[in-house]
Amino acid sequence: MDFATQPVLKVDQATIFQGIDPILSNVSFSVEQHEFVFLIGKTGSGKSSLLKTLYADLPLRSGKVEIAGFDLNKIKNNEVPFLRRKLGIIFQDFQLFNDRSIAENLAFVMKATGWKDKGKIKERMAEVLLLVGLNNSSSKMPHQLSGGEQQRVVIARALLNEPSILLADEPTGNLDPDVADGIFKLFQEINKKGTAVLMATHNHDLLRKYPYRVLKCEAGKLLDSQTHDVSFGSPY
Ligand SMILES: Nc1ncnc2c1ncn2[C@@H]1O[C@H](COP(=O)(O)OP(=O)(O)OP(=O)(O)O)[C@@H](O)[C@H]1O
Repeated sequence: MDFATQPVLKVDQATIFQGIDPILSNVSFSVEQHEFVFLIGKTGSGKSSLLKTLYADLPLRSGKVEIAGFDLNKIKNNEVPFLRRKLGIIFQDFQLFNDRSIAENLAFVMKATGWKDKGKIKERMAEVLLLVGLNNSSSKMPHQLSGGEQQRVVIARALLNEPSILLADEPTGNLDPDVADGIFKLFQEINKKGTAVLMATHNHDLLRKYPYRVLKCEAGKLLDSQTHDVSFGSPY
């Protein structure tokens, strides 16, 4: 089998639930390696629920999902941390430890995900901070950074374990437009280096500006711009 041509994410006839309520049904789509995909839909339409199912925060009860080499139908609780190492997960609230420096924030994740060698930890940390343009900030505390810089740290943190796909839930939601644009460009750079990106967003200017594929949650279904005429006129 040629793994280089396997999609990084494959969803087949899945139903996305919140508790006992089905939120999206008949969800089927694939994301190829290197692909950039927007996930849109009105507030409450199911974007976060879909992403949460993909990183095994919500159980998959019906249908099939394979992501980053894991089969979510078969995954055991103790395997979920290994799945999440292969995914870069990014939210709009930055979720950094405010009482630890940037280096300590990153080291915390690295130690929790099995990194032991101090030299390698330092080296990888420097690499990801350079990638996000924050190579001089490792000793700073989160409150000494702007919102956009804090989001860059979160992206650096998500890249530590070289994920095959980034799952981003409104990553630019709390940032002013210029800063949001910079963060978006960073996602594009990461994507050009070979990481797939699935990004939930309400920012329809981005959709107009960048003609990536669009998945839209609408009326309990997921529409795909590859097979449907997906409109994104109204942001909400
Ligand atoms: N923890 C929860 N428990 C029960 N129902 C929930 C929970 N979280 C979300 N829901 C419900 O699931 C549905 C989908 O919500 P979800 O958060 O996935 O939408 P969304 O498209 O991400 O919205 P937004 O754009 O506002 O973030 C909504 O009806 C919401 O009320």
